[in-house]
Formats: sequence, C-alpha cells, structure tokens
Amino acid sequence: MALASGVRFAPRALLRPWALLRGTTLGRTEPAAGGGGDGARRFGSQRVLVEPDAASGVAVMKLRNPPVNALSLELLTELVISLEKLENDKTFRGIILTSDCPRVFCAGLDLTEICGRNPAHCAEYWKAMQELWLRMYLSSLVLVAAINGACPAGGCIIALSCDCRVLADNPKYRIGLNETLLGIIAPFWLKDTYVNTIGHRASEQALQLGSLFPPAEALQVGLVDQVVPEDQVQSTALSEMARWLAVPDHARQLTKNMMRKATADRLLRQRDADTQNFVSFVCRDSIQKSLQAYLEKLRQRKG
Ligand SMILES: CCC/C=C/C(=O)SCCNC(=O)CCNC(=O)[C@H](O)C(C)(C)COP(=O)([O-])OP(=O)([O-])OC[C@H]1O[C@@H](n2cnc3c(N)ncnc32)[C@H](O)[C@@H]1OP(=O)([O-])[O-]
Repeated sequence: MALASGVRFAPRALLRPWALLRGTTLGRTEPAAGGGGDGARRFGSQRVLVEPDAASGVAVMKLRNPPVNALSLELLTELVISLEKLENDKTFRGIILTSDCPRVFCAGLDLTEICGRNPAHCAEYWKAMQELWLRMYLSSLVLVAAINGACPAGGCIIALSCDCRVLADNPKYRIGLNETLLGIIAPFWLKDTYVNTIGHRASEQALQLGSLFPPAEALQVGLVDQVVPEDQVQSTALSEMARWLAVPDHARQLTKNMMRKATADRLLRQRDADTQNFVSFVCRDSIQKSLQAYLEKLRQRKG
C-alpha cells in the first residue's frame, strides 16, 4: 500500500477474485446505447454492468442480479473484479454505484449462500464479502452510491463503503443494518463502518433494534447525504461526484486513507478469525433455523 502522491492505496491481491469466478462472462465489452468511441463502450459481467465515460473519468456501475441484487458469491466476485479493473485504469477517478433492478438497491447477503450450506462454502462466501468491503472501503476512487431502492443489511454496507450516498425519496426504500431481526449479528467491521458514519450512540440503538430507516430519518441520522426525488438520484449523484472530483486526487486519497485505514486494518489483522467466527456462528443449528424461517417468510410474503 504505497502512499506516495497520486499512488493508489487499495490493497492488492487480498484474494484472487478470478479464482472465485464460476461461469461468469466478465470482461465482455459492448457498445453503449448511442454508440461512440472507447469512452462510450460499456463492459462488465453478467451481474455488474459498467458504463464508463472516459471524458469525465466517471463510470456508472450497475448491480443487476435480479430480483433483489442479493449478494451472491458470483455478484461479490464480479463486483471486486469490475472495481479492480476501474482502479487499474488511470482514466477513471470515480464510480457511481447504482442498481439495475427496480425498487431494490441491494437486499444484502444472499441468504441462500449461508443457509443449508457446508462450512467450507460459508467460509468462501464470507471471505468474498470481506474482500469487497476492503476494496470498496479503501478504494482510491471516489465512490458515490445512487441508492434507487431498498437498501437493507449488506446493501447498506455497500452503500456505507462509498464516500457519499444519495437516496431516492420513497418511503419503501429503507436503509440500515437489520441483522438482529434475522437472529444474526453484524461483525465488528460492519459495526465500525456504522459507527464511523452515524456515531456510537445512534449505531448502538440502530444495531440492537435492527432499524431500517425511511429516507427522511436516514438523512437525519446521517446514513445518507442527500434525499432527492427518484428521477433526480442519478443527476444528483453526478453533481456530488463533481464536487468530490474538484479536490486534487492525491490530497483526497491520502485523507480518505487516513480516515479509514485503522478500521480496515482491524479486519486485515484478524481476517481468518473473523471468518471462523462467522462460519461457526451461522452454521449453528439454531441460526440455520432462524435463517430458514426468515427466507420462508420472504418467499411467502411475495405471494
Ligand atoms: C452477518 C452479516 C451481515 C450481513 C447480513 C445480511 O445482509 S443478511 C440479509 C438481510 N436482508 C434482508 O433482510 C432483506 C430481505 N429482503 C427484503 O426485505 C425484500 O426482498 C426487499 C425489500 C429487499 C425487496 O422486496 P420485494 O418485494 O421487491 O422482493 P421480495 O421480498 O418479493 O423478494 C423477491 C425474491 O427475492 C428473495 N430474496 C429477498 N431477499 C433475499 C436475500 N437477502 N437473500 C436471498 N433471497 C432473497 C425472496 O425470497 C424472493 O424469492 P422468490 O420468492 O422469488 O424465490
């Protein structure tokens, strides 16, 4: 992690994301609607669509893992690879992260990845979640979350890993860490991310209660930076991006690193132990039962 002026500090080779790819189509490049030169070409994978604009140095990254952008192992892996690709391309200075699925930004962990699975699978999955958080939290790029749908649990963490959040003003688009309501516990690094964003007391309360905040409350508590009408989420995210990009990269990057490094280092120091804790916890019979019941409730709710 070199910290010289302008040098990117995101940790490299924390994992080998390619090794996790199973049957994905990452790397596909296709002309964006409207055509154009290289700057208008979009690329991505089955579950992550990247629309780069070389002229502005900003790429829009869209999650598209229908129906609810649950963070499957494949989605986590494809996100890490897309992020790495943009980090390594000096053309880009910022990413706007948004959803391609209607009404949902991201439903959080894909519960089918940790329910009824063996410990080895849960461990592989958790490492991929850690990896994405580390990459996003320490990214040298400006990340703006354009939250155009519901944003619970792991979805909230993805948003909180960004530098700035714009939420659509729709009472159904609630955001927060609701883990306790599923009978599970946010690990320390999710808790730290929450505390770093909204402070200790508000986190203590919201984490225990599993609070999901509607837009006005999310703004009030500081979980998001702006709440705007749904049709203005993208344009507001672009304006926010311009504000962040007006700052010289090296000064902003080093400041970001100064603010976030201790939190990320805490996980880096105990990644294996954190994985073991997670696996032994979610593989307990009682937790598996809670997760199964929650999934069943979600499936029935649909009907
Ligand atoms: C400890 C670690 C920290 C992190 C913890 C977490 O993230 S824990 C995660 C905490 N996350 C939550 O508590 C969020 C739970 N989800 C929700 O609250 C809602 O789905 C919604 C508000 C996101 C969208 O509402 P909507 O009315 O637009 O959609 P809908 O409700 O009709 O669902 C459509 C389909 O998607 C399915 N499915 C949904 N979520 C998940 C999932 N996470 N996984 C897998 N599947 C999921 C659902 O079963 C249904 O499947 P079916 O029947 O088609 O086979």
